[in-house]
Amino acid sequence: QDSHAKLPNVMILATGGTIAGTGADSTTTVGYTSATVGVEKLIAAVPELKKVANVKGEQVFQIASESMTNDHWLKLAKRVNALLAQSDVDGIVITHGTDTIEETAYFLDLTVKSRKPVVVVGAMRPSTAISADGPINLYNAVLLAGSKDAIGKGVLVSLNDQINAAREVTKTNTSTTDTFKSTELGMLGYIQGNKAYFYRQSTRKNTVDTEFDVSKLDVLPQVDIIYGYANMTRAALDAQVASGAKGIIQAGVGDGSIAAQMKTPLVEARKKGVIIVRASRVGQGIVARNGEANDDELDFVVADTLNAQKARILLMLALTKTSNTKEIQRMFYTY
Ligand SMILES: NC(=O)CC[C@H](N)C(=O)O
Repeated sequence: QDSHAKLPNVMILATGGTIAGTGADSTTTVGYTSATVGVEKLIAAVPELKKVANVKGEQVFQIASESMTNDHWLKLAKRVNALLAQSDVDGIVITHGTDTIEETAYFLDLTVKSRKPVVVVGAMRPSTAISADGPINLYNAVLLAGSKDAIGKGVLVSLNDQINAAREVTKTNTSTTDTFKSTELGMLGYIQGNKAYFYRQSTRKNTVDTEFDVSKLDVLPQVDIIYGYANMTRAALDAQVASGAKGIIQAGVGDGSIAAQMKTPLVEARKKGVIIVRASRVGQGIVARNGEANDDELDFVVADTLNAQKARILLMLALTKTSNTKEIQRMFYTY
């Protein structure tokens, strides 16, 4: 493939998902198989990519993203950092299943050590479907990763012509193509007419401005999530603590409230050294420190506006640096 001096060099790292999925026929939009099409075929399906970047592909994994693990994240972050350190790489696109795209994006947002654009992209319809969204999403992602305007914006998630920040974006619908939203905090911009338009930026630190470094890590601390509901029991919490959890995220009801019967088990877990973070199952809003629980007295941490799955990521990385709850709370107000 010729490389054009004026075009940016964008590396596509493929990990699987629906964007690389195939179905029985063109009307199969559920019940297809994820992660079957290789990166070279994904690139070949969108010849328009050549107009906006010199693209190269690398197949890093070939999985459905519900099977993403800490191990995959460490490998991916190290590969992204190695590539972005090269002067001949201007930006990276990661093709990914949509189920955990927000988690991988936030993990990279906290661990990539470069201001060069990193765009995580997926699709809701498999590559074989009528009006598959993969090709346009991939085209937009490559355009974005090669765009000067995307430099220093942190890790981005782009589908459906919209640009979202890794920290805020979440999957809001099981199956529609407009599923990714930053809810109340708002998207960063759009991609339209072969151009990325940015309107806002997160005030939270990311990439080169974080204190996290995974370059020498092979494993992350075990952090698990318990879900709040009426008539909640301590069974899941106790099992997680017994299995070695160093941190627990409570995706509590409302403002991260703690059910009466859960206070003693959580206090017992904390006394064993487990870090307790109060998040919310609601999906929007701040979990107020010393609001629904006396966090100062209980020595708990609040997740601020992070959803439980992202709070889990920040707590894992925080625990690689400290187990001091004041420090961990500072991190939840910083990232
Ligand atoms: N739309 C999708 O990408 C979902 C497919 C699959 N469950 C995954 O996340 O990889």
